[in-house]
Amino acid sequence: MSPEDDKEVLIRVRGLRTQFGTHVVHDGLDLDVYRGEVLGVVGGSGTGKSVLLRAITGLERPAAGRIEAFGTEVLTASPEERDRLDERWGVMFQDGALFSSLTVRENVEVPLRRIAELTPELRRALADLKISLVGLPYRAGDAAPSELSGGMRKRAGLARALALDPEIVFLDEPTAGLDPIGASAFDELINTLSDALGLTVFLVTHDLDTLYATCDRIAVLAEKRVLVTGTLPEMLEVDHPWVQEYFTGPRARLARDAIRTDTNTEAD
Ligand SMILES: Nc1ncnc2c1ncn2[C@@H]1O[C@H](COP(=O)(O)OP(=O)(O)OP(=O)(O)O)[C@@H](O)[C@H]1O
Repeated sequence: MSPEDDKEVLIRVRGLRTQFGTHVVHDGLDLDVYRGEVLGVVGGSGTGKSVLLRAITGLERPAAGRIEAFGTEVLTASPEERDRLDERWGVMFQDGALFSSLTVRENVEVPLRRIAELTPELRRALADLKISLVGLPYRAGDAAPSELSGGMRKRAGLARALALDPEIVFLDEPTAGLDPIGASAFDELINTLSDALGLTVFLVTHDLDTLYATCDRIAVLAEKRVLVTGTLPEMLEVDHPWVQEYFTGPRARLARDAIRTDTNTEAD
């Protein structure tokens, strides 16, 4: 029995094919996402990490294949099933994708409007709770997205993704464009949410520091499919040029050493 056998699969992708015109992005892609894990999805530029995220969450129509989320077939879901899926996952896009004409609190309230029983006061209180959960100051709720720093906007996007207490969040490049301090603070936030809430995280990233700091497992996209999945130590053993270069190149060594130094310092 492999260690994966006793894990609950939240998302199961089989034989996925996506294409734009004649440009095939994925072909025969298989992937499982397990409950409670932080899964890092990596791959060279243009290998289809964001398209995969959009396909799983029903925002991109694949040419073929099956995508199952919480036991529901995403591609053939009825509008009611689709609504239920939207309540069980949250998506944070690269730039936060906030509505610029709404305050941060109003942005976080958008998904909460799906729940008809919520009074405006309760909706506001729940939004404020999510705003503080992601480490934003209380006053940020009244701000327009444009008044926030990039890092704060990303946190606001995460607060909105968490509005309905999802079981899984999809994060597209959450640390892209952040300075190193902001990026490591965001890594810590991912760890806190995953530990405290048992949240499953599907994390598209190029950021090696984030991989080392947060991920339980990695999925590498190459050759139009998930080439390999495994833990970081397992990645170091994979005999593939891109995987070798990515995980054992100079930047990877720096990231690995930085984490080791952190761990040793904590242990002192
Ligand atoms: N709406 C679209 N129309 C046409 N082509 C698209 C569309 N969306 C994505 N693509 C193409 O699909 C391929 C995969 O794109 P995707 O954004 O998923 O890559 P990625 O792995 O996330 O890249 P990066 O790491 O650079 O963000 C790219 O070649 C991209 O140009």
